[in-house]
Amino acid sequence: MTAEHARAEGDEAGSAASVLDEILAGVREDVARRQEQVPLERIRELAAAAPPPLDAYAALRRPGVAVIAEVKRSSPSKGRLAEIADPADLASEYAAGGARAISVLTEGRWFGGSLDDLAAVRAAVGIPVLRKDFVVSSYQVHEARAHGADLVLLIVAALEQNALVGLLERIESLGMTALVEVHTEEEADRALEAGAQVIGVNARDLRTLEVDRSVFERIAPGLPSSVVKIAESGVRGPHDLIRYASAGADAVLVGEGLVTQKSPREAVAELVNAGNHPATPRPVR
Ligand SMILES: O=P(O)(O)OC[C@@H](O)[C@@H](O)c1c[nH]c2ccccc12
Repeated sequence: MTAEHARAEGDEAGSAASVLDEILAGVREDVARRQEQVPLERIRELAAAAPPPLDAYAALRRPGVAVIAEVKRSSPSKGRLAEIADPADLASEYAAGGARAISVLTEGRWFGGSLDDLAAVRAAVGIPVLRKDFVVSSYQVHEARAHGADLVLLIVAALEQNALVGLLERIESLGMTALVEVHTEEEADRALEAGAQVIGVNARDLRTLEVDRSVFERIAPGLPSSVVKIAESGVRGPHDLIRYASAGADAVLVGEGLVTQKSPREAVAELVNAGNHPATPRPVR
């Protein structure tokens, strides 16, 4: 059963815990279990010993609309999306198609990902790699670095402001870039207040899983030009990329629209070509 079905059959609107709350509860359990196996001091050492991170901010600021291609097996809204036997191979195909960065879901229960996927992708490509997870503790930030991440997702809706600020500083102190995800104007204000340089506007509401592509158009114009603006979710093909670019997107983050394609490499290349086309609007800086 998918989360959407569970919710449809569940309590009346408002009384049930949101999907995000359910995911976060599982994530906290999983982090506690991993930390028993590999203590914080050890994961810190592994993070310090990893090859230095790549400059994701610079990569995403280069001309043309950047495509961040995601390794995504499952989602809470749709269940299984794709059998991805070899995440490293998929990431190599994405890179060959012109992806500017790779996003790797590392959450296991709902998205079918793992830190092994992250490490495998890191070893396979020479472009920035994002740890896409529900990061709520600095342990997870060190884990990300230890497995080769250059970027770490922070979801504003999942974090109190002081936790957001602390995790963002931790990410930057390890030389990585934080991708701070928002879904409302209030969350965007909190992201800016925390000092986010890279902001992702998720068209999907993580509490209800509904997708509304107009959210980016509402929020992006209020972000300063120094901030890298990423449109997340709902990109089915070049027309959605062009729509997001017209609203000021520096980059799009695409999962389902790529993993379900026969040739993920060609699907990325089509998006990249649309993003480089002279008629596609450029962000004004
Ligand atoms: O599969 P899509 O609609 O292209 O979406 C990709 C990405 O935006 C989505 O996976 C995502 C955005 N923010 C997240 C936070 C956690 C987990 C997943 C996500």
